[in-house]
Amino acid sequence: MQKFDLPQKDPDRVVLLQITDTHLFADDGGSLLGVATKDSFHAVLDAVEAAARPFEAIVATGDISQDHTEASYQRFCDGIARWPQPCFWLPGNHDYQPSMQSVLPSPQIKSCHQVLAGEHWQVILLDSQVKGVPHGELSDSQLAMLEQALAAHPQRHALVLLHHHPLPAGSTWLDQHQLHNADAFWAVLARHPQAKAVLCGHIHQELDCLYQGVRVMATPSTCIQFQPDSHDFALDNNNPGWRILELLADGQIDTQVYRLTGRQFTPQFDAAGY
Ligand SMILES: Nc1ncnc2c1ncn2[C@@H]1O[C@@H]2COP(=O)(O)O[C@H]2[C@H]1O
Ligand SMILES: [Fe+2]
Repeated sequence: MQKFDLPQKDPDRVVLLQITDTHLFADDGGSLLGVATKDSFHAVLDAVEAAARPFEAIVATGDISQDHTEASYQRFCDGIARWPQPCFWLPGNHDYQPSMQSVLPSPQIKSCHQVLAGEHWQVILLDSQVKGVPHGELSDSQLAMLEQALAAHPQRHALVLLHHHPLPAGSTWLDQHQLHNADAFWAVLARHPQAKAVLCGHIHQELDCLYQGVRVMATPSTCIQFQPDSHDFALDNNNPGWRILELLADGQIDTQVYRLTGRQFTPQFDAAGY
């Protein structure tokens, strides 16, 4: 298991910036249902910078690329290089891992599985990708890695990151693409009460709920948004966004979702999918 030690600046908290579902292209003008994903990604980065909230690391929870190219991953690296903080990333269903790895080693991006974050937390990063399909699944080796990481640090609160949502989010069309072996995932977490929270991408909307005593959060994409509680594919008119998480010493998490303001990125609302 690849590990990383993230030093804590503030004794009371470790702060993370989550960026998810950037869906970048090699092409400068590449767009997803009418949204130029490079422009919306950069608008989010500019807004994060303008908000000037300090953070210790960036976490990127998959669907970095939409076109599988090395250049799209390079675009992501170039975007976040305005900050010196490390970035931990994991793959989503749209990612192509050989291209993702082409930018490594990188001074900033780490594809490690376990981050010991300050004194009180560990962050565990899982790969739930099943090649060629939108739904997720955790292999036996990913489940074993999760078990091992939790067992190794029972005194640390744990935040688990994966791309796919491990419980239904409320939209029929999207929930067919959730983590399929969620029961196996929840069974591991149930054995380790220090597992406090799960953070994912994939659903292109905000979610914050409790499941089996574990907080489950999802975060807006930096490009298009999906409408909550929809039977069929439908886009939402919310703006692109991001999330800040403060991991507190007592195991609580203070978190906020932020979105761009104004009306810069309007998708094709009549689209039936992509
Ligand atoms: N109309 C649709 N019905 C079902 N799935 C879809 C539809 N359109 C897109 N998808 C897939 O559902 C996925 C959900 O978010 P992704 O960004 O992973 O990419 C999406 C596509 O792979
Ligand atoms: Fe996505």
